[in-house]
Amino acid sequence: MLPPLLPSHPFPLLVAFLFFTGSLLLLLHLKPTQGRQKQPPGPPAWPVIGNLHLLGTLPHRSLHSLARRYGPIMSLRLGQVPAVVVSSPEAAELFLITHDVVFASRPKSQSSEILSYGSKGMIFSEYGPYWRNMRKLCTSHLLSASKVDMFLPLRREELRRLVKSIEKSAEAREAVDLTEEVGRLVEDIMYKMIFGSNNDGRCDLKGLVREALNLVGAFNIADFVPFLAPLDIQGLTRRLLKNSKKVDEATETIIREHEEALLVGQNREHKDFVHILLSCMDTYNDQHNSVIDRTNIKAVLHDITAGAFDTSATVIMWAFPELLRNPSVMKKLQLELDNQVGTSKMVEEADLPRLTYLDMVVKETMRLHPVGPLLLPRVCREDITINGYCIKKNTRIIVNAWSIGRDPKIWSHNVELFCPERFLDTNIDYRGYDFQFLPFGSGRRGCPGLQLGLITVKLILAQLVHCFNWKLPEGMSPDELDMTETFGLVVPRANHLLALPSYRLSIN
Ligand code: HEM
Repeated sequence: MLPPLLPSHPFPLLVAFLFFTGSLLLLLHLKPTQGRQKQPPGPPAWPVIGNLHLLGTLPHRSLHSLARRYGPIMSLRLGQVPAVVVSSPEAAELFLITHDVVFASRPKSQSSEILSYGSKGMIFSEYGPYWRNMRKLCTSHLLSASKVDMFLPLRREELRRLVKSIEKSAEAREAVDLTEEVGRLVEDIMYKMIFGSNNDGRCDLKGLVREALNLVGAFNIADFVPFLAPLDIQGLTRRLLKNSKKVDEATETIIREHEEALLVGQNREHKDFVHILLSCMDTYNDQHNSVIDRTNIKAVLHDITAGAFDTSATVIMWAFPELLRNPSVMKKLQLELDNQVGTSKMVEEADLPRLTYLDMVVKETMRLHPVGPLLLPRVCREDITINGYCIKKNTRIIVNAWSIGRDPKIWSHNVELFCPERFLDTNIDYRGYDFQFLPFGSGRRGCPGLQLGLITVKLILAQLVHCFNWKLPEGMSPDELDMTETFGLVVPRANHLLALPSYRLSIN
């Protein structure tokens, strides 16, 4: 029996041998490749919705909890959109600086396409020569240190007006709605700086801008499940189109008025942003010979307004309740102001560089309550491998600055405590060079309004704390202060803060 079988035996044996070694070689060969192709870990995704159901109403908090389980570089699928969430300083450095150029674009969204004339502004435009041009225009003509200084008298005048009105409330022993007052003050300052006159009763551009900001901040299913976009289930597309038409008409009216004023030779002492941009129109050339036209101007105006309106007020309105909950910090800050400014004088912008404790209070506020806890989304421009994980082109990148600000490895175990002293004797800067602290983002897409935003926050906070003592309305203890957040383009406190002022300076 054996001999007849013999001739046939070597063949299957050879096949088996070849199959075995072949598979081994393939495995050995594939292993490193698979390593390179490895996706970052993340929760399993459902069909259609992916991981959207895991985001909850406060996504920065949900993503923080998920990152504890899956790690600082985590994969998600938001509807049909692949995403990577970054939640440690080391990982943030890799994405925002080491490979900055790969992640320097923003994802397209329906709201930015509609409201920014096809992403023609700066915030949501794709990385490339157009964005560079717009960014250069904004940083050198609108947001440079000299331009920020130019509007100092406007900030001083508007803030003095608010102090006067709070003095009246103090005399009448009335509580002040700080959220309302600070919000209106910042809005007025920014509006006048951008559009000039505040007389917008005829077109209510402020109201329209506010609605536009709400629409941009809303979760839009069309951005994540594109095949549902034509159904407009949430009615957002209709509202966006209606709002953008009205905003466009109102902006046109304001631009026309500026042009007419220029024609009849009315030269304003302090130019606003519309004036400055009009003077750049048709003349602004760079190495790409691009010219700024009317649509570019409108898109930039809308983007700057979006960046300027809510951000500074939100920081101030997180700092205030923290100061009320921590009376010793409030006392220390008032003591610094008394020593550095004096009780017979109001705070001036020139005082700000000497106010080092104020700086620590602002930093600690931004660590615990970053205005943009997830910064602004970036998008991956090409396939790349980071830390052994393959990240595909068009993946959305979300940096969880809120989570990084609560990392106990960096900030010790009292991360939830409001403790400005943790910034004492550190070189931690606002500009995003220190990846444990990213209130203005980092890298080439970092915030260009940093200087204006910081001056606005520090000046208003210092003035209100210097001019008044603050108490919570009758019967309310600081521990009862509601610190609930509400998620949107920025993350403010959900409820208004009311407090009783008493005047504390020795001047009227
Ligand atoms: C305290 C106030 C402010 C805070 C905390 C803040 C925060 C931020 C953050 C976190 C980003 C995203 C950065 C990134 O992706 O890395 C950003 C971008 C931006 N901010 Fe601000 N911002 C503030 C004030 C302002 C002001 C006053 C303006 C304009 C007048 C402004 C205009 C912008 C613009 C245009 C961008 C987009 C930049 C780009 O994509 O190239 N911001 N800001």
